[in-house]
Amino acid sequence: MTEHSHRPIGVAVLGMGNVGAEVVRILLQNADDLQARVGAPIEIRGIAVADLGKARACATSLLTDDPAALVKRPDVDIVVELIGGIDVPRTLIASALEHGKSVVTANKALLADYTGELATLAADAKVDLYFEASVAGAIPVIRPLMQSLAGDTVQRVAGIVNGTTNFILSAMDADGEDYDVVLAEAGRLGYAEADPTADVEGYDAAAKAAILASIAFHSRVTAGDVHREGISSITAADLASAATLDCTIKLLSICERIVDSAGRQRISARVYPALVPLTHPLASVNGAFNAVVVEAENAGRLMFYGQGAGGAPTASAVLGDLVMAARNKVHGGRGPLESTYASLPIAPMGDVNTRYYVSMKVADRPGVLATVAGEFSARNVSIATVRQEGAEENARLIVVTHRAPDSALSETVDALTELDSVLSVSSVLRLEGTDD
Ligand SMILES: NC(=O)C1=CN([C@@H]2O[C@H](COP(=O)(O)OP(=O)(O)OC[C@H]3O[C@@H](n4cnc5c(N)ncnc54)[C@H](O)[C@@H]3O)[C@@H](O)[C@H]2O)C=CC1
Ligand SMILES: N[C@@H](CC=O)C(=O)O
Ligand code: NA
Repeated sequence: MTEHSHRPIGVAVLGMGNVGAEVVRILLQNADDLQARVGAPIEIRGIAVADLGKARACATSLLTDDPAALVKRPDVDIVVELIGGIDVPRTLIASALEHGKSVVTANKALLADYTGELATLAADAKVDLYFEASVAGAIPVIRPLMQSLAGDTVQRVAGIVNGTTNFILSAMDADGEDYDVVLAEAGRLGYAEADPTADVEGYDAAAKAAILASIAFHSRVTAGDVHREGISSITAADLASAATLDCTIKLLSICERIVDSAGRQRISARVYPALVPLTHPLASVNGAFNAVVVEAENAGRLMFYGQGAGGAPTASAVLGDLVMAARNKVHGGRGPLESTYASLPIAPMGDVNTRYYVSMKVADRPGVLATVAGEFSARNVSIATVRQEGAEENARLIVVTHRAPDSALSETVDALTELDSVLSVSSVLRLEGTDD
């Protein structure tokens, strides 16, 4: 070693699927540039895989089916976890941290519930735990929130953070594609989770909301704190109705600091499909692209946009973290610790002010509109627009409200379903991205 050279930094990669294979490819292809950026060569010590017999684009001598042994090896400095799931990676990451390895992971499902436990282990061992790839794939959003905005007060982080559902909704909207066909395509392209229920039922977006809210509001928010609704009930008819209102439908993750009349601060973290006006920047985020809008007291509004899913984009974020962790091994220093000092409580969904779009089949007779409107006004919900479509057995009423507590809105919908003059409530969606 010359005076300025440093010993190689040993890396263990766990999992060689969509993301892991791309991480290994970039590590091998860009070795010289990465060495120059880190100040030491990055050497892959081993790659843990589930199937040793499968052909891979790397030396077979690197492969192992014993990740537990790999993460403890003395020549491993950094462990990159890309297996997914919870129990297996939780044990492996804990072991890696306890053995003094820094960890990089893309595993939002794990982090949403166990950041506290893992961050404590990392702090005790004085190593890094980085997870930029866990939210919005390639888009830098964790580091801007944790570092660039560390001196500001974040009020809101909201956007589209699941590529699979955005890919599905965009295709259904643009081409009238069938839901199941597009979901299968999202799996083939490497966007969907191993179990795509996590995507379509909003679990993945909720995990990401928990991570974002924890960081933005210096509190510990877990997946169970996030109100969650998925997109599996969204139909082509919903998208067509949205279009008549000059809107589209997006699965949004919204994390907000809300202040009640007593000045008490709470966190709202929620995921649901919502109508978004076509004029809103999120409406034109299509395919597997994601976008996150951050509102901070002094910075104002910031928007982050890019590829939110897929092997190579996600690997880009993993490599960014890997270089940071490797630089810290070479030059000293550590990434930011978990910050939960504010410990803000979670506000129930019913307390959050939202706007509703309600589409219902009604009896075509005098007085129906007044009866329907009465249910809204009985709960102090102000109606913004009402439209009647069709006649006789095809008569439909479409009501869009102003903002009101979500509990009042959902109680109104329950009451509407009980009315004789309302034959069925065919669709209820929230409306976001408007000021009123
Ligand atoms: N695919 C994407 O666009 C993104 C994925 N992520 C996250 O990255 C992680 C990996 O995702 P993908 O690569 O898409 O998943 P994947 O399912 O394609 O890859 C996981 C790999 O781990 C292997 N594996 C399973 N058990 C193992 C074990 N015990 N030891 C070693 N290998 C094992 C599987 O055989 C598979 O090849 C997940 O946590 C996912 O949520 C995060 C952002 C984007
Ligand atoms: N399944 C996820 C992958 C990235 O986090 C998604 O579709 O966004
Ligand atoms: Na990211």
